[in-house]
Amino acid sequence: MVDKVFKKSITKQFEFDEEVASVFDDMLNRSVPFYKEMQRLSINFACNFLEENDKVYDLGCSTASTLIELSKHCKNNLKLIGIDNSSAMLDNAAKKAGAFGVDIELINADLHDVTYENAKLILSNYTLQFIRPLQREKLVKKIYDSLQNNGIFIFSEKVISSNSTLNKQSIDEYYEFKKTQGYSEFEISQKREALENVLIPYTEEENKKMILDAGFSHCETIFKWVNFATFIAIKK
Ligand SMILES: C[S@@+](CC[C@H](N)C(=O)[O-])C[C@H]1O[C@@H](n2cnc3c(N)ncnc32)[C@H](O)[C@@H]1O
Ligand SMILES: O=C(O)C(=O)C[C@]1(C(=O)O)C=C[C@@H](O)C=C1
Repeated sequence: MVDKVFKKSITKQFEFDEEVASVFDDMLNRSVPFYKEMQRLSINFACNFLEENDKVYDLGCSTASTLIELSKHCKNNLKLIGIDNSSAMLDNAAKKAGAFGVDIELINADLHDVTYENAKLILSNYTLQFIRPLQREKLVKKIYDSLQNNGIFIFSEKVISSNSTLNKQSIDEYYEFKKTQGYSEFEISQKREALENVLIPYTEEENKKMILDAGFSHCETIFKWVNFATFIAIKK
């Protein structure tokens, strides 16, 4: 279904509710530049590390598209676990996983309340940005502690620039991208307002510092388009 959520005047902050969940795949494809390419790269990098029966968690799995694609592309059998606290997203995830015949354990919970056990790979695309900064550092530490040695964490985030001129240019460039995807200026400004204080982006450097502070031995950007970046972190 086509995303028309912000065609009308907003009455509340952005939420992953039923209305958003019903159009989410279209929203993500049209709102995150190179979303499919970022997903393809995350999966290819992940598959190089994964072995038979490895445990994979997707934090903020939404409609489970990444886990479904991962299971299609990796040659190994994997134990796939998707976590999200939006029931509407998980209902869609369950339907999609069933339609594609992919076995995914879907957990409806807050990311802070789940114990991640013996994970080889933890994925989290465009989710940490929705976690309050103090909680975010704690969650990343928990992610580090839950990974096996040689485990990896792949995550994507909207990022800001510490240079105000470049930051403004990046935002302008991003809004031009949204226009090419068919969003009107009204929809763009409504969503911007709804996301205020809900989506809190860090700079690329702040993200890497948070990862290294948690204990990871290495963190690298594997993909970046203006203000959207994908990182891979390795636990030694
Ligand atoms: C932008 S979406 C993630 C997109 C998804 N990773 C993908 O690539 O298709 C963020 C997701 O994180 C979930 N989320 C946000 N905060 C959460 C929390 N504290 N606990 C669990 N899920 C959360 C939302 O419900 C939403 O589905
Ligand atoms: O920042 C924006 O305006 C966006 O639309 C980006 C973004 C994201 O990065 O997650 C925000 C909310 C939706 O989950 C889809 C895309």
